[in-house]
Amino acid sequence: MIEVKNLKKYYGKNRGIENIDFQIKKGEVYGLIGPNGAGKTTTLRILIGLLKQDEGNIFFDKYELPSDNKEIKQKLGYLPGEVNFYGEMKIYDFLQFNKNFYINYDEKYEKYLLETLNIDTKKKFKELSLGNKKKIGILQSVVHNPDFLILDEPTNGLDPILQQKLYEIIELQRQKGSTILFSSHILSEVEKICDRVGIVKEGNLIKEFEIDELKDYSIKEIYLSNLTFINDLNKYNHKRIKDNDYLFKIKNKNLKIFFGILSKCSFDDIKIDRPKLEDIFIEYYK
Ligand SMILES: Nc1ncnc2c1ncn2[C@@H]1O[C@H](COP(=O)(O)OP(=O)(O)OP(=O)(O)O)[C@@H](O)[C@H]1O
Repeated sequence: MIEVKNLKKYYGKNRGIENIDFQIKKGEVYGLIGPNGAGKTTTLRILIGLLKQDEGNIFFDKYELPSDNKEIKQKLGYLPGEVNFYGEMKIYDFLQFNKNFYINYDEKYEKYLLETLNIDTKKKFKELSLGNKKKIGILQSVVHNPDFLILDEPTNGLDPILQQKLYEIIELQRQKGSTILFSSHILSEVEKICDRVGIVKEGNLIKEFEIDELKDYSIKEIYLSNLTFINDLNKYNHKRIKDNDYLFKIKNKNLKIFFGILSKCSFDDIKIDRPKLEDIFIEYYK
């Protein structure tokens, strides 16, 4: 369990975060989403002990930050937005070095990750491409089977195959019982791997959603071409695209009545789009 209560952090006079509050259960994947500058990275950096909060409490199970930093570090995995280790070190040497930090270092899992991620251990870190650096970061963040896994924009710079592998590793960690927190802009990935999301805006956590609830909450976009528009349709959110072509945005709960009205109209064609998460989030970002 990760519990964050009324977290506040200022950089001098600049607002980092104002009030961030959430709880993540064991085995749950929680996504922090928000526009640039909202305060996601600040929140994650406080949680990994890199920054100290001005106010608020953080608990990792029975341990509290910052006082139990040492105990928490053993149980924590972190993948930063930009992975940077010692440039001159060969990956093989880096893995030996990293092993020394963790009581629960899992050599079998290391082997699995090296194979799955196709990592060349003979290269120096500075010789790797961005995506290959990230692979080392992914391995390093999970190889000690952390109880808590924190990922900052994890798929940034990854090709689709590697993204898929990362999703599989996150799923594996979830099955092992890790509590997982990550930040993201990519709503399709949030939808795919999160159980819950928190929306951060201007330093505040303004809304939480269960992913399933979010889907119910969504609207359908309905395009109708050559529609004979009748008055009853006026009360629904609509836009005239051109001539007699219309786009309606209908909440799921109103669909039945809407189609009832539509049955009295004539039209040439209908297209119904899946709800777009972007539209929902943009409402909150505004
Ligand atoms: N070292 C710093 N000194 C001063 N202000 C900072 C510093 N780091 C972050 N900030 C400010 O804190 C606020 C939150 O930034 P943060 O990087 O946490 O946002 P974010 O949601 O992670 O955005 P992004 O997705 O762009 O990384 C921003 O207004 C930013 O300008």
